[in-house]
Amino acid sequence: MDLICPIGLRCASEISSLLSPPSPLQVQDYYHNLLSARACTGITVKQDANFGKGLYVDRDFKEGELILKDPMFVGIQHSLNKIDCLVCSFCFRFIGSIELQIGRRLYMQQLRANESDGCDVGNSSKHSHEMDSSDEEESTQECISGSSKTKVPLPDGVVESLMNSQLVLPYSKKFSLPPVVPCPGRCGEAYYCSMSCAEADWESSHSLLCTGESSARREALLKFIKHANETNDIFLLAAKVISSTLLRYRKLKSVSIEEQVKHDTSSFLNHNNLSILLEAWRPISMGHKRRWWDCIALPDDVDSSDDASFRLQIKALALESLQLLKTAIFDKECEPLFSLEIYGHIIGMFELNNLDLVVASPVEDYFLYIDDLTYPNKEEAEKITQPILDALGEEYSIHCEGTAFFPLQSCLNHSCYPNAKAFKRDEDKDGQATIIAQRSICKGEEITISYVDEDLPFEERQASLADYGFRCRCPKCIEEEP
Ligand SMILES: C[S@@+](CC[C@H](N)C(=O)[O-])C[C@H]1O[C@@H](n2cnc3c(N)ncnc32)[C@H](O)[C@@H]1O
Repeated sequence: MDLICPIGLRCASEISSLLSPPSPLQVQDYYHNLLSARACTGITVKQDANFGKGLYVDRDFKEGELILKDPMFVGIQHSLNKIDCLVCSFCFRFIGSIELQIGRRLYMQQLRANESDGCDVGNSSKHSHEMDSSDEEESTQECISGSSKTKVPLPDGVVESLMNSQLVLPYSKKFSLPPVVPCPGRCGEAYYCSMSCAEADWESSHSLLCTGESSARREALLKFIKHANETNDIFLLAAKVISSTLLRYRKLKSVSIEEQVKHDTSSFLNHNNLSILLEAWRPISMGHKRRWWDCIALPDDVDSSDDASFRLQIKALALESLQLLKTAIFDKECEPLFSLEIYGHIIGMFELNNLDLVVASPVEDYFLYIDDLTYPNKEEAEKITQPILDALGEEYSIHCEGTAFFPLQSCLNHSCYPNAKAFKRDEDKDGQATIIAQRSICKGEEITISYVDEDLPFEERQASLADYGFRCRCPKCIEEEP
């Protein structure tokens, strides 16, 4: 089977320009501007012949100190996780109220149980960073524990009262959350914590991906989304990358035309479509990437003799998804973005980078607070909260989980003796990546994190890192190499 993508043949030279690595000067300028725009001090991005880009400190950091907070460039909440957590579709902060979070989760679980009449852990994602085999086991067990054997249903009407704010839980006001702002396109899929997040998402990608009634693309988009939810929700993230690039392209192009008209000169005629597209693509050009079907790790249950056919299947799946996306949002001026080569590289970028999105649930904090109360307040509160805990079961609180592209975190190289870690503190309530010094770091040192469990023996660490497509050459590995 040969998978031909006609756009790939037609736009070969544009695609090669998009995929050629940015020059050192472009890299330096891009990160200098990014760090200045974020008023992020104390760190720089440098390139090295062995490891590519890396983040360095230009002042000393103490153990436990915050090194940086990195807002994502694009991100998605996993499809299955949407059942458990209602979060802002732009910044991924929990929204509504503690009552709404709990009521909605119980309601969705009940719906799911009724619909599937049994266990269906779904296959929304086979992406290696999203759900490894142990997670899948947990999910299955959660589903088993989701049966009426371990969860005690609430009396009729309680779930509705939680969802429509008629039932107010004791002390829940101490855990107030931002209000729920629906998508302006009324798709019923995206919700926000504020109008500014709604507008920012609309401008960055949602205006092209919204499935609201008034969207001309609705049917085609729904088909694309259904396919992604049934196969791999990483395609939704790739669609966001393409949409955001398209929208940036249109904005840059209109600025360029305005300039031409204003100055009435030909000096801007050099701004042809390709140079504008390259500019719009710049943030993505910075990410380390390879084709998805070349870099995805062979799953444990696939024999190495089936390697080639596995990779062909992955490529065919990507083509299927791309064709659905193309039907929905194709733009002739940005045709190269709709080639399989570009689509494969975007997904490969997520495969190769360490890009989990996690936001802790306020529901956990709420129940811990109740548990810490003293007599008689605790006993009073628990008369109401205990039945709710019994209905939620052991996994009473689930974090928001997804995948994202963090422009600075994705520059962090791995070390098996890292000096920093991605770690959310109590105050980190949104989807930004947070990097903390794990020990003191001296001015000039490279910041490194561990992509895997650094306490594993040498060979196991190398095997885990093979999933990220490289053999580790950190000082600890060089020393331990047999
Ligand atoms: C998330 S990226 C880190 C940023 C990357 N250096 C860049 O230029 O964009 C991960 C890639 O960096 C390289 N890398 C990171 N840590 C490494 C290490 N300890 N040994 C060898 N290569 C490493 C590998 O090519 C890996 O696939």
